[in-house]
Parts: sequence; C-alpha cells; structure tokens
Amino acid sequence: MAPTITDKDFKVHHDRNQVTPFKDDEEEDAYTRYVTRYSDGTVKLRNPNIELMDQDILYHLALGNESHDLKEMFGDIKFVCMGGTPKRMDNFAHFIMNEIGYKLPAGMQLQDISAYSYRYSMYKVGPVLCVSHGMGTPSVSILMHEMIKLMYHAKCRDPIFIRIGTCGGIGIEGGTVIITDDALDGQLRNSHEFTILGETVHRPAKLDKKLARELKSLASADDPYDTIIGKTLCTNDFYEGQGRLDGAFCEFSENEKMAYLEKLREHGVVNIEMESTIFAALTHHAGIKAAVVCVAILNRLNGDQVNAPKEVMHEWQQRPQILVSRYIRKVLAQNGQLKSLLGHQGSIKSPRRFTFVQQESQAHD
Ligand SMILES: O=P(O)(O)O[C@H]1O[C@H](CO)[C@@H](O)[C@H]1O
Ligand SMILES: O=c1cc[nH]c(=O)[nH]1
Repeated sequence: MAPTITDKDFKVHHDRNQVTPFKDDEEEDAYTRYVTRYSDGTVKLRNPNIELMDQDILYHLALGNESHDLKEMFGDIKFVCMGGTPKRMDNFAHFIMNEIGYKLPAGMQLQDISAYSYRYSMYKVGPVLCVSHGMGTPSVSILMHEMIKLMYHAKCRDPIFIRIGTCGGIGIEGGTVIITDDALDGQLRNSHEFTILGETVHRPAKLDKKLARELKSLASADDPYDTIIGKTLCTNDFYEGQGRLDGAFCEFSENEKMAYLEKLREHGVVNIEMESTIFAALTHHAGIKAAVVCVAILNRLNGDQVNAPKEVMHEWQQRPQILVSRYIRKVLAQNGQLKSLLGHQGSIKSPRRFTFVQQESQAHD
C-alpha cells in the first residue's frame, strides 16, 4: 500500500524536493499527491500565493478566474492534449469529437477559446481540452503554468496530460509512432534544468510509465506502422542542438554528427524533439499523469531535411492522434462516460458559453 503522508512529513520535506531526497518512488509519489491534490482529487497548487490573490489572470490563454466561470467552463476536463501547432490541435479536436461521439448543438462549431490571446489555441470537446503549445521549452513552460492553474481554478479531478507531437527518429523510420518512457535533456539527464532566482534547480522529467505501457497496448496489429516505446532526447534547438548539418551555422563534421547520433542510439534514445523534459518535469511536479506520443517525420540516420510530401506528413501526424483517441475512448468507456456521450447525443447539456460559436454569427464577421 502507498505510504500515507502526514502534515509532519510535509513540514520535513522542503518543497524543492531534491533537498530532502525521497526513500523511493513510492514515497515521492505519496508526497507529491499530498501537495498536489485535495482529498476529492481536485488539483491543488504548490504555490500558496495564488489563493491569496484577488484575481488570477491566465494572460497567455486570454482567461481569468474573475472574468470567466472557469469551473463551469472547464470543470469536467479529464484529458488535456497538447501539440505544437494550432492546426494540429484543431484537427485533433474535430477528430476526437467524432471518436467520442460528442455532438455540438445544431448550428454550432468549435471555437478557439484562447483566440484573443494570439498565442495559443484551445478547443474543448466535452472532457477533452486540445491546446497548441508552440515550439520549445519557454513556450511550453508558460502554457504549462497556466494550464495547471486552469486545472486548479476549474477544480478538475486528476486530469491527464498528453503531448501529441512530431520528432526525428534515430534509426527509426518516418511514420513510426514513438511513446516516450524517459525524457532526457541535451546532456542525457532525466531531468529538466530551471534557473530560478539565478540558481540552478533540477526537477525530474518523469512521465507515467503505466500510462506509456497502456498507450502502447492500444497499438493494433492492423496498424500499417509500428508503435514503439523508447527514450526521447529533448533539445533547445532544431539545428545545431540536434546535430544537424543544414542550419545557418555548423561547426562539426558529418562524421562527428553521426558519431553523436550513434552514441544516442547506444544510450537507448529513439527520437529527438524539443518539449518532452519541460512537459514531463512540470506535470510530474504537479502530480499530473502525463505521456508524450510523437510520430517520427524522418530518420535522422538518413539525413536532416524534412522532405516528406505534405499529404504523407498529414497522414503521419494523425497516427499519434489515433492512439491517444483509443486511450481516451477506453477510459471514458471504463467510466461509463462514453456511453453517455454516445447515447445521449441529442441531450448533451446546453453549450458551454465560451466553447462554441454559432456558425451564422461567424458568417457575418
Ligand atoms: O511537432 P511538434 O509537437 O511541434 O514538436 C516538434 O516540432 C518542432 C520542430 O519542428 C519542435 O517543437 C519539436 O518538438
Ligand atoms: O528532427 C526533428 C523533427 C521534428 N521535431 C524535432 O524536434 N526534430
């Protein structure tokens, strides 16, 4: 049985928990649960300042807890799916809507809830929130802070975060779906390095292994592509940072590049992308179960340029979405929610005010 954390333990552990190392993963998980969840499973913040503030403006989402009824708008969110581009998340929102049988009221269409932030796009489809995160650590970091606060203000219960991305495979062919088990930084550390008040802080970049295995189990033998699990390298750059020869600058040889990629491969790294460590570190710190599912858009052992035709890229990018939708359907079915979404399509309650927009009114814009 998982150990129970008491107030006394809470006082003993410094919140930057690397100061007091945990005995084992189980103890760390119990501690994290204690500091990140209320007893009913709703999200608790590891920041006492927020509840003392008159209002909290989620600036980059164009939302706020005074200006919006966040509980009414988002209280039923169970899955937060993120990916780099607004277009991918718009596609995923429409795809998952179909997959879970969520019907919009007549004349309504999905609306980008964060359109007026001009930063990120966000679509809500029943219990699924689909959000674009941009490229790289700073963009994801800002979004994660605001998404975790959104979960808190909305009183969401045990939300699950999944990144749906693209990546470069290492010895892995384009079109392969890759589920991350460990996210590694540029120095192959399984953590994310932050600079806070001028000091270096490392937070473990831990993803949920059980969730990764469950996602893998949902790959079908009939899928015309492979789905694998492996280590993911997360870099701060697409070009020199990923050992590419085709950036504006390059001060290493092709042999050096190949030796580096081989070294990664020997270390068990199967793909490279640019968000997994920050995504893993912040979800883990918030006690949120998370996974990263990417499709390889090239095999880096064969080259650097991304040159797959547009239609091929489009089809490849649907593959992680298909896997994630199988998982969402499975969880909703287990909770008896899929049936209610499918079975009462006509009676899904009145549209959440800020989620949909009437087609007619858009036509006038
Ligand atoms: O396809 P997405 O999810 O945007 O992610 C990958 O693509 C971008 C680089 O092209 C990086 O952000 C990398 O992580
Ligand atoms: O090679 C690649 C492809 C997609 N995304 C990356 O970060 N690298």
